[in-house]
Amino acid sequence: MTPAAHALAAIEVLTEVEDRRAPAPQALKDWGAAHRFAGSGDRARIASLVYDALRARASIAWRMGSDSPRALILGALAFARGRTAEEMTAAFAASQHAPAPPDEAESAAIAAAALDGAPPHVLGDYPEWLDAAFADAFGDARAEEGAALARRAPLDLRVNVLKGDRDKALRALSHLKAEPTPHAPFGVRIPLTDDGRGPPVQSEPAHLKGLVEVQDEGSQLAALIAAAAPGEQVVDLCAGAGGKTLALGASMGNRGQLYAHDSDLRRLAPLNDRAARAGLRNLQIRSPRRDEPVLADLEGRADLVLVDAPCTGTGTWRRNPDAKWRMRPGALEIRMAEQDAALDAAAVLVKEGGRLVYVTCSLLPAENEARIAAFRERHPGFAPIAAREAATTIGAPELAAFATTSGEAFLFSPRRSGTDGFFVCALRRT
Ligand SMILES: C[S@@+](CC[C@H](N)C(=O)[O-])C[C@H]1O[C@@H](n2cnc3c(N)ncnc32)[C@H](O)[C@@H]1O
Repeated sequence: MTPAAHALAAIEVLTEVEDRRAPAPQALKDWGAAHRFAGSGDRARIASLVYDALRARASIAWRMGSDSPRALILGALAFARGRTAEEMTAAFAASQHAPAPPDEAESAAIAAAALDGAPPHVLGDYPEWLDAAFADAFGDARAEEGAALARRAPLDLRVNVLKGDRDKALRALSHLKAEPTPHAPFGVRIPLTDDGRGPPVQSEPAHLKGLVEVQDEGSQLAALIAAAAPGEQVVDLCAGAGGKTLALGASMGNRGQLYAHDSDLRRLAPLNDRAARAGLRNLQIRSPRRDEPVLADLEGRADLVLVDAPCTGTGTWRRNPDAKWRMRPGALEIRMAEQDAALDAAAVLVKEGGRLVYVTCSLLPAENEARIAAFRERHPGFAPIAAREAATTIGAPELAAFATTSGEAFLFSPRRSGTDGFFVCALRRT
C-alpha cells in the first residue's frame, strides 16, 4: 500500500471511531479483517496515523476548522508529520487509492497552522470538562502538560537484574540503537521510526530470555520508589499482569516472599509465564476465590504493600489517546471508590513500621492527593514518607525533583520527567 492509501484507510478507520463510537483498537482490527491484502506493516502505519490524529484531536480540529475524520487525518499528516499541502497533493495524485487532495481552504489551514486564541484544553489536547482538574494539578502549565501528553510515547524496557545488567542489555539491543533512559537505573529506550512505530522487541532474544521487559520508565520509577528489599514480605495487591510485580521481584533478588493478588482473576493470567521467563522464584500468586479471604493470613505481616490502583489512566494518554476522548465524569467517580476500597484492603496487611505505597497512572488530584487525604482520615496510623527521604533511601536523591508541592509524594509526567504520568505516595504505618 502507498502512503496515500494508508491515509485513505486511516480516514475510514477514524470514521468508525468518530461516527460509530467504536474503540480505536477494535476499528483497526475490523478494518484489517475486511482488507486482508494489507500486511502487518500497512496496518501498523494506518494505526500510527489514526493515533497521531487522536492524540492531537482538539488542536488539529482548531487549526483545520473542522473535526471531520478527513480533516483530522490531513491535520495529523501536516502537524505531526510535517507534510505540506503540496506534498500531500503530489502523493495523493500518484496513488490509485487516495483521499481527494487538500482543497483551497484545507491548504490554507495547513499553511497557517494557526492556534491563535485557542483555550488551554485545545492547546493541551484534553477534554474541556477536565480543564478545572488540570488547572488544579498544573495551573498555568496545564496546556504544556497536555501537549506533552499528546506526543508519542517512547518504547522503554526495564532490564531484569536477575538476568544481567544494563550494559549487557544495551549490547544485546545495540542493533536497535538502544540507549539508557534518563532517570531509571535499569531503563533502556528504543527509538521509534519516523511514523512512530517501534520494533517488535518481544521477539528479541533478550526479551525471550527474560533479560528485558517492556515497561515505561515512569512505571519503573514507581516500582523503584516502593523499595522492595531482599528478605521482605511484599504484597502487590493490584498486580494485574504483573508489570510492577516483576520489578519488585527483581529488587528483592529472589529473597523474601512476594505475593501477587488482583481482584480480577483474568488479569493475573499472564503472570506465571512472565515470572518464569524473568527467573523469579519467590513469587506466590494469590488468585481471588469467591468469598474467600485469600490474603487473610498476611494481615499485619507485610513489610510493604503496593497498591497500583485502578485509575482513569490519564497519565498514559500518550499510549492510549482514544481513551482521553472517551473518558466520562462517571468513570472518575467509580475509580475513586475503587481506589478507596483497595487502600482499605491494603491497610490491614501492613505490619507496624511497614510501608504502603499508593500508585496511580493518573494526573488528576481527585485520584491522587485527595485519595491519600481521605485515606489518612480513615487510617490515622499511616503517615507519608517525604519524597526526599524516599528518594534517598533508594540511592536516587535526584528523584526528589519530581516531588509534589507538599513534598509528600512524587508526580511524574511527560512534561516533568519525559515518562508516562504516575503519582506515587509512600506511607509508613506508625
Ligand atoms: C493499574 S492496574 C494494575 C497494573 C499492574 N500492577 C501492572 O503494573 O501491570 C489495577 C488493577 O487493580 C485491580 N483491582 C481493582 N480493585 C482491586 C482491589 N480492591 N483489590 C485488588 N485488585 C484490585 C484491577 O483488576 C486491575 O488489574
